[in-house]
Amino acid sequence: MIEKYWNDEEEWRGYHPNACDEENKFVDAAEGKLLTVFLDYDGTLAPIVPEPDKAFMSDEMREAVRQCAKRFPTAIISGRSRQKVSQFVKLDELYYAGSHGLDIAGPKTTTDGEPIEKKLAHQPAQWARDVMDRVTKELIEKCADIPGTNIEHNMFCVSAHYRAVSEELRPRVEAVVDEICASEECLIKHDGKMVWEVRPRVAWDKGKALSYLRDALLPDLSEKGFRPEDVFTIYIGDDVTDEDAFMEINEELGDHLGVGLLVSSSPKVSAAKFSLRDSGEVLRFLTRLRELGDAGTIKTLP
Ligand SMILES: O=P(O)(O)OC[C@H]1O[C@H](O[C@H]2O[C@H](CO)[C@@H](O)[C@H](O)[C@H]2O)[C@H](O)[C@@H](O)[C@@H]1O
Repeated sequence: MIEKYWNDEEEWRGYHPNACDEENKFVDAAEGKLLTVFLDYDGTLAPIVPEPDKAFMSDEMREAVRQCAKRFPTAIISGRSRQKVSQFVKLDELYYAGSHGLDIAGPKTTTDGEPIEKKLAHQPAQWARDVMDRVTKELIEKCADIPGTNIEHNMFCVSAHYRAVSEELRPRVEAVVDEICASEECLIKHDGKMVWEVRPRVAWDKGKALSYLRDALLPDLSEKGFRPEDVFTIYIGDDVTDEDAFMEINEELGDHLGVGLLVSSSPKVSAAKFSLRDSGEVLRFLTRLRELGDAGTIKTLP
């Protein structure tokens, strides 16, 4: 485990410069390259709210993402099911990876709204569909007497939310999740913001999904004249599961080909090179990307 490595917030921001306040540092890294933009949903495009079904994204944010996708290949990578996150985002021109990357699909349309025939699709844990149905049923039954628990079926992952559960009852939710994960070797427990998650035990995460999508994009970008070294990948996310994507960028690409941006209002151990305070700053940053693209500072799709 990585230890805390800062004394105060200012020192932390020295390690993770704010990409809005210190835009020049971001521009130094990305200048002259085409971006590929990967975005988490909850806590990044939409603020965290008590009820998962009400985590709506603002129209302003939707427009910023739409404008981003016109200029740079853009994907959403979320812990939600792909269907649910695409219903929140409502943009058919994006790539989506739901269930923490276990359910990937290419855009339904071009950025001009033309239908796309050749569809990209990848589900590395397809065997787990029925298992996750069973896990959902079991979690609902076993948590029925724990007031406030909310079980969310995310296709290849099941979330047991405990945000609305009283503090003294929260260990019971975790015990149910532990019991289920212990009963089948193919299952593994993960955590998130006030949520325990049951996932299939596979060597796949948001980082692997990012690499899969980046590799899938490169041939098309090559046809448009962009070599792999002309492409700069960014991933913006706020949660522990987003760290896999930050690490993938650090390990597979390196600072000259990509960076992670952590959304956090307070210092946190993170593999992200940059930071943004909240979804309001994510909006500001995406708007700046559009402006930097239009000014030619960073390259855009033809
Ligand atoms: O990868 P993400 O897109 O960030 O999804 C991660 C989880 O997000 C959702 O839960 C979180 O946000 C909720 C709405 O703000 C909040 O109520 C909850 O406490 C958070 O954990 C989503 O409901 C989960 O299924 C996702 O796995």
